[in-house]
Parts: sequence; structure tokens; C-alpha cells
Amino acid sequence: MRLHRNLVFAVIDGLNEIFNEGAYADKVVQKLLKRDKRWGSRDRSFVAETVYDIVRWKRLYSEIADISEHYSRENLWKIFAVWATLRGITLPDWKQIAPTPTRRIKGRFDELSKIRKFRESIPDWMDELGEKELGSKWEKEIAALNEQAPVILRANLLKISRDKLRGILEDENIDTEFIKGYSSALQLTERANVFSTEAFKKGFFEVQDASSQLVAEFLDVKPGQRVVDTCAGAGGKTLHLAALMENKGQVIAMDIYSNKLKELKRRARRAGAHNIEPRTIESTKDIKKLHNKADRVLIDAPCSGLGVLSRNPDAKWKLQPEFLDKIKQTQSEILESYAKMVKPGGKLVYATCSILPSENQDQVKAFLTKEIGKDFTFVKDKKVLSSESGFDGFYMALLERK
Ligand SMILES: C[S@@+](CC[C@H](N)C(=O)[O-])C[C@H]1O[C@@H](n2cnc3c(N)ncnc32)[C@H](O)[C@@H]1O
Repeated sequence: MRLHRNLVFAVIDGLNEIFNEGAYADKVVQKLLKRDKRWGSRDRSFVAETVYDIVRWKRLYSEIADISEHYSRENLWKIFAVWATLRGITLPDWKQIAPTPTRRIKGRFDELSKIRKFRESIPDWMDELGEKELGSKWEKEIAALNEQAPVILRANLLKISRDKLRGILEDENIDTEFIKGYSSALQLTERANVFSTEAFKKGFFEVQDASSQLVAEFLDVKPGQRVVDTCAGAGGKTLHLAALMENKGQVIAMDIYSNKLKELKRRARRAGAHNIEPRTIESTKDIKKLHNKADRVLIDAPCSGLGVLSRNPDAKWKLQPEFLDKIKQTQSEILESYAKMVKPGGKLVYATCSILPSENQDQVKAFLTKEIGKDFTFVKDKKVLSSESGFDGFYMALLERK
């Protein structure tokens, strides 16, 4: 592979923003891809994949390059040289790239690969926490979370069947496969920019991981019901709920951030989902109004996101143990408060994209001992590990109000 100067410079600029300015990798990559209109799809994938790769393996590569905390441009070039060397790419003779001893890099790689926190490129605290919470499963799980996530689509059954969508995408040169056990999902056989397809513009599909597609189904919604999606965000699961309800009944989509709900509205228009009512949560009054009123409540709780590291590798470096303590407190408060919206006989799903029992089954157990929790019976739960499913790590529990 020959390295192109303007592409590698784009990568270095992107890493600088992510490592030094606290920018989110997905936003940075989105911006970088707009930098040069002449870039073809291979150039764009080089930029996106190299940035993500280096973010994912930041700790390992930094150790190999002997870099401590300071990510000066000079150090970013050193990390890039490690990335290229380990991939067998011949380094060009550019002044930014210092002479790089290939044998030393490979030797350091072999040596560091014997220690999990380096091999899997994660902070010490995360490795300790993963082992404490998941025991012997952690080793395989963190390895799976370091794999590049596949691109999965959810066919929007309000507009098209999964079979038809597959054919339409094929006509646009995008090949997909069905995934057994996931009724609306299509997996891309090769990465492609699906957002530029006509099918996307017409609202025929959403990009949504296969594990995430299990959540709305777990809530067992029926057309005509009143469903509250309490942490709706930009609406990934709201749109799925609307489709499962065949546009009949009402989905109240709530979140504390109105800008996310604005995006949800846009997506709902594209998807042809007409039964969604976004409502920003301004105060507890907005929740109280709905006490005992919902047939179904979804709590897709804010969480550590440890189940989706494949998609968001920069979370390894952004996440802090203090945040985890805070978010667990929020999860417990949300569960206790929002459960009151379920009417007698109604159902509640508590879900996270975390793999940690302390954010998942332990939260549900604790909830069931609270005053409101005693009104509920536990029906079932599903713990999705990335190492077992091949998709994002997720948790979902179904409870029923007596
Ligand atoms: C896991 S994300 C939701 C993802 C979304 N359901 C989807 O499928 O795309 C959690 C959401 O909870 C929201 N949130 C955080 N604290 C909240 C609270 N106290 N009440 C309601 N929503 C909250 C966040 O803004 C975020 O959008």
C-alpha cells in the first residue's frame, strides 16, 4: 500500500482533535471526510478506518512508541509509524516520519501483547473493573469489543419489506445478508456509505446494530397502545417501536435534551412514522402527568456504553470511573421514577448498551426491592455479550406491573 500525503495529514489532524481537544471520533471523522471532494471511496475509508484504528489501539501504540501522555504532532507521527509498521506498510521518506526501527516495534508488540491491558489497549481501571464484574468472560469480551463493528441495517417495515430492501440495495451495488434470529436486520457484506443511497433518503432503513434491534421487540408492543420511550435520544428505538405498532396508537418520545428530539423528529418524517410525539422532560411534572397511563414503557437508560466500544473506541479514553458511579445513580433514579408511568397490567423494559452487571441485572434487582418495584414482577432478561453474539453488548429486562 502506498501512503498518500494528504490522507495521512488528515489522519494526523483528526487524531490531534480527538486526543488533544476532547473531540468525539465520529464527529471528527465526519468532518474529515468532507475535507476533499476529490477523495474516492477508498481514500475515505483509509481516513476513517485509520483514525478509528489508532484511537482503538492508542495505549498499545503509545507504549510501543514510548510516548507518555503528551500527544504532540511529533508523537502523533510516531504513533502513525507504529500503526503502519505493524500493518507491513513501507513508510515513505517524509520529514515528519523519523527513522522507525521495524524490528524493535515488532519486538515491543510481541512483548506487550502478553499483558491484557496493553494487548487490548485499555486503561488499567477498565481492565480491573471488567475482570471484577465479568470474571473469566472479560478476556473474550474485551477482545470482541476491539473488533471493528459490522454495518447493520434495520428495514423500515412501515415502508418496505426486508426482502425488497435487499433487492433495492443490490441494485445500488450494496450486498447484504439476513441475520438469523433478527427479523428486520440486514448485514452489509462489505462496508459502504449507505447514507448516500436513494433507499436511505426514502426512509427504507435505519442503521442500527442487531443487538439494539432486540430491545423494541422485547417490549412486546401492540398497534394502538400508548407507549412511552423515556430516554429516546435521537430515536433509534422509537422508530422501531412505531414500526412494530404499524403507526397505530401513540409513542411518546421523551428525553432531557430537546436537540436530540429534534433529530428524532427529522428521522421520523423520513421514516414515515406518524404516531410519535416528542416531549422534552423539563421537570418531574412531565413524568407525573403520565403516572399509571402507559401500556408500555421503555427505559433505554444512559450508561457507560461499554457494550458498544467497537463502535465508539474513544469511549475507552473518555470514560472515567467517577462518571460510572454517577451514571449508575442516574439509572437507579430513572428506573424508580419512570416505572410509575406504567399502568397496572402494563410492561416495562429497562435496557442499556453496557455489559456490566452493576448497570444491568443489579439495577433491576435493587429496583424490585423498592416500594414501586414491589408492584412489578420480573418476567425475563437478556444479557447480550459481544463475544457470544458478534454484535454490540446489550442488556434488557422485561418487568410487568401487577
Ligand atoms: C442510551 S441513550 C438513548 C438512545 C436511544 N434510545 C436510541 O435508541 O437511539 C440514553 C438517552 O438518555 C437521555 N437521558 C439522560 N438522562 C436522562 C433522564 N434523566 N431522563 C431522560 N432521558 C435521559 C440521554 O440524553 C440519551 O439520549
